[in-house]
Amino acid sequence: YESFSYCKEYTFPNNFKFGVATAAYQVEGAWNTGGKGENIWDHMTHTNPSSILDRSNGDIACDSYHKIKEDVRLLKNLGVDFYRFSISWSRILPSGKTDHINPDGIRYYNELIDELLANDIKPFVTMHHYDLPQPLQEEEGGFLNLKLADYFEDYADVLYKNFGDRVRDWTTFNQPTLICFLGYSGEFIAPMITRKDGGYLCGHTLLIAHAKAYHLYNKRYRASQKGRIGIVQNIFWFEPRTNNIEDLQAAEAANEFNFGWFANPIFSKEGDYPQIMKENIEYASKQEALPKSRLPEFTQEEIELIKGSADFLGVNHYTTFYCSPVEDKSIEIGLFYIPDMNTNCIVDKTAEGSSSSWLKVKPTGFRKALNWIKQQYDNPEVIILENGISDAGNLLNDCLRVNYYNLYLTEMLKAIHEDGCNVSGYAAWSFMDNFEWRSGYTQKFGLYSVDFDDPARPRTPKMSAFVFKNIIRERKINWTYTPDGFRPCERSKIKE
Ligand SMILES: O=S(=O)(O)CCCN1CCN(CCO[C@@H]2O[C@H](CO)[C@@H](O)[C@H](O)[C@H]2O)CC1
Repeated sequence: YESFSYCKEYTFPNNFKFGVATAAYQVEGAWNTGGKGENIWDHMTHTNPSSILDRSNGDIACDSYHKIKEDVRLLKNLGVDFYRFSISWSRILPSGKTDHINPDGIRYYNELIDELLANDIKPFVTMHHYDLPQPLQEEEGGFLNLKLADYFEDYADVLYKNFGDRVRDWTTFNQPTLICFLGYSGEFIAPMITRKDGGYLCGHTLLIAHAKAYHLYNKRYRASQKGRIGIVQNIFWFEPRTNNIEDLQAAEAANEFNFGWFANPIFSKEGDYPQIMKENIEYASKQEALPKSRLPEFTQEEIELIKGSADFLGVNHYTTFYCSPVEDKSIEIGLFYIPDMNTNCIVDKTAEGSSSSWLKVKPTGFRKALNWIKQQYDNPEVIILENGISDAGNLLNDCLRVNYYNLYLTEMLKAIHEDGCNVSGYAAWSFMDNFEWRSGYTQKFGLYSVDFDDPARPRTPKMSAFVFKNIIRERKINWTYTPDGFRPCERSKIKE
């Protein structure tokens, strides 16, 4: 796939849907308004402000909680078919449990959903996007505790009951690999627990929680609401650093541990965790003379419950990493260094990059990742629910982002038209600049710029907003398009 054949003009399939994406904690603000409960990001940013690069938090963020009409107007202007947002569990269930359903939470999301539908935009809802209610973490141990699967099922029931008559597109969890690997096995995101088995215990709970929410929908809601349930996995594409067999094996292990961890139990024919995960973790656990593997085991009944428990596969993609075996001490430890998967993956430092050290512009990785998914899981329906790039901010003439979208969408169109990948939709990350987790407001991913120094949080369209709007309207990539008032972009330095 190395060639960049721009000669062929690909258009988007007729029924292909476009959207933009955000997440509750990153845009809503109103962190304690209207009876909302505290979540783990409220707690972490308030009790440990130095955990955030600029010591900021999501107390106000983009203040989207107070800007429903304004934001839906901007979405309408972009011409999107759907808006992917997440619901704050703590705004609906302040304690995390159904002892108290917060009426203002129901009101807020009803208003947002109704305003979207009044403007012919489909709500595409993520139930959990990193923002677990703090009491569930503090009193129950968070996702380390299998009981969270029952609390999640109860939460999903409240969502289906209150919004399912108008919301037809649901995803349960956003990026379970990162929730678990970065939150429970590494100090990257809240709750910043570091246990060698933390990620695996978390993953076990999430898969059972997801399956419970899926089967609840089948039992009680699907017949009347006729919607669909998915899950969102982030695929960093992992390449071998060189073509020697050890690197090839390291890259394959990384793809299985990063993506297969949650995709295999749900989308593969055999179900259950990927074989390589079970073997590697069993071996590593034996090396440490542990009584049993750090990776929990599903019963046959659980394997059957989880297998096939999704109607589509939500995929987030940003960039590509290059992998070698852990033993190869010639390279520094990368962001993805998972001893159990015996691989160490780094970015290509020579590639065009962004303000996020982990994000390099490697478009062909997107096409390869989509082909790997097609081949691994028998070409499931894929909806891209995040893709985008950050810059240091306040860049209205954002050529890095314009080039990134043109390059990545071109590779996605090749995967669709040349490779037969079953991709039915695409959402850009992100609708607007927002709270970028531990990087605070130092990394901006938005098509719209947000002025966080202005209490009104004004939104200003960047050039990429006009380019994305034009792609939706023309249904093809137009490298020559330059919106009024902006300087033309030089084609990206990426070889063509
Ligand atoms: O910062 S550190 O280097 O110490 C640790 C890495 C933090 N990761 C980086 C990768 N990012 C990608 C997928 O995460 C997605 O991508 C977007 C951009 O990150 C987020 O805004 C979305 O919420 C998330 O769904 C998740 C957070």
